[in-house]
Amino acid sequence: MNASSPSVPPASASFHAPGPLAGAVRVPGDKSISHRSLMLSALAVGESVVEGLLEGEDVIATAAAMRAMGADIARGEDGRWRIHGVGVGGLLQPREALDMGNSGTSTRLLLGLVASHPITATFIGDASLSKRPMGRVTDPLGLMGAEFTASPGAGGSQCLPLMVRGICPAVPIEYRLPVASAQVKSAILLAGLNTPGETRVIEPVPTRDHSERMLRGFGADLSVEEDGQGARIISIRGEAELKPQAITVPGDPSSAAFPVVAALLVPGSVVTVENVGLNPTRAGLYQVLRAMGGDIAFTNERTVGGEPVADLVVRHSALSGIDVPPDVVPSMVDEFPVLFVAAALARGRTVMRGLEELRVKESDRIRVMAEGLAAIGARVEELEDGLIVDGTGGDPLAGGATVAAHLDHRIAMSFAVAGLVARKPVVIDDMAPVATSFPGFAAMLARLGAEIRPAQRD
Ligand SMILES: O=C(O)C1=C[C@@H](OP(=O)(O)O)[C@@H](O)[C@H](O)C1
Ligand SMILES: C=C(OP(=O)(O)O)C(=O)O
Repeated sequence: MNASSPSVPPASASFHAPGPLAGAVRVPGDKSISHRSLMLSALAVGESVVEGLLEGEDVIATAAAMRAMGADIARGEDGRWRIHGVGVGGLLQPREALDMGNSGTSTRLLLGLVASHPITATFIGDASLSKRPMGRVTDPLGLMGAEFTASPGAGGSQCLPLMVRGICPAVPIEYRLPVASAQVKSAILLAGLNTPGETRVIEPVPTRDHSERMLRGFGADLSVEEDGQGARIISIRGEAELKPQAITVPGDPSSAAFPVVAALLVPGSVVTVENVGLNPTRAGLYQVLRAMGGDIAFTNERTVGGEPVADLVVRHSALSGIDVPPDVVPSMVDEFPVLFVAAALARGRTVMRGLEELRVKESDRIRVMAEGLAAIGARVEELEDGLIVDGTGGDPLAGGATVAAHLDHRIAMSFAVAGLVARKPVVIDDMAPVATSFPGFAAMLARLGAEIRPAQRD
């Protein structure tokens, strides 16, 4: 570690591996589960306690919004969060606009919650979030009776700032998801919580199921059926009373992806990443890396907070390119940027398709990764729905370029990993977005033996 403290990485920096990475680390709590823990606790009657909450900016935005709508949320000195909820139907009118920062999950899920309450709220966010499409949630929530005034975005999409006027009682709907999105599914289920009758979501392609698991855990009347053709039909009966819970949040597999890929790529590395959530709807990356020849052992398998968890022991491996099956995409949708980096070092070609959704994340992750990887010497071909990468067979990348993070934490962290296996520095122009999901990222890599160098300024 040079000049600056690892816990506060410089705004612009490059990451280096002077030798093998070694040691055992933990990653912060799962972001999806952390958001839902706060939202559902804020709707329960009584005190919920959450341990292992991700204290990243996205989750803090959710906490602030739930406070603004009446919940009492406090972090104890023991690191546990205590939440006193207002009860389903009890959300209060926020006095000011709800600032969602960079967080798509906070925005879309909270739009669902507000939609079936008799309150009006305005949602605002940063430059990245303000470009992301909200029509995917305002369409179904509009069918339930909520009204929206959105800002116009590219191609006629509905964007932030956005005002929602909720309605109570809302109208239950049956809705078939046009995109594979856990955020859209969750927004409708959360609106359904305070809607009389049964609200149904049909999901042709399964996506992360934390909302279903947690809603049930809090006592909601929710059932899941299969339709025989692979679709899941999720039904929630509204006007439930949620019971407060004690929740332990497992480590985030999307954050663990970075030390895991780093260990696979840096020669001689042996790294343990402890306490990683391995819900099957989230764990696609680990299957894919193993299929590429990655030596990843799952040890100490157990259940934490109702989710499967293991410690991952990862050894440097010679990876081979594969065709990644498109049906695995929803179970690793946030992990593609770092998989692109792994593919850039593999032997042969890796083909990744079915990734259209990556274009509407915090940045256009296909375009931004293709440009950055090409700038540091990787051979990539951008497709409308994916990326083809011809890897080096384990040789380091050239490096020697500055890449732009575009307000996207996963882009910044992916290029940090790429820098560990490049001959010349890979400078990331802005590491600040990492604080949205992984505030201790630089410190974690430093503990494993990486060096973080502040970028030279002219
Ligand atoms: O529901 C969630 O917690 C999330 C769902 C995914 O988004 P989509 O539903 O838009 O795919 C994912 O990319 C995001 O990081 C978190
Ligand atoms: C897409 C992501 O998050 P969100 O949609 O919540 O901004 C992510 O964390 O990669």
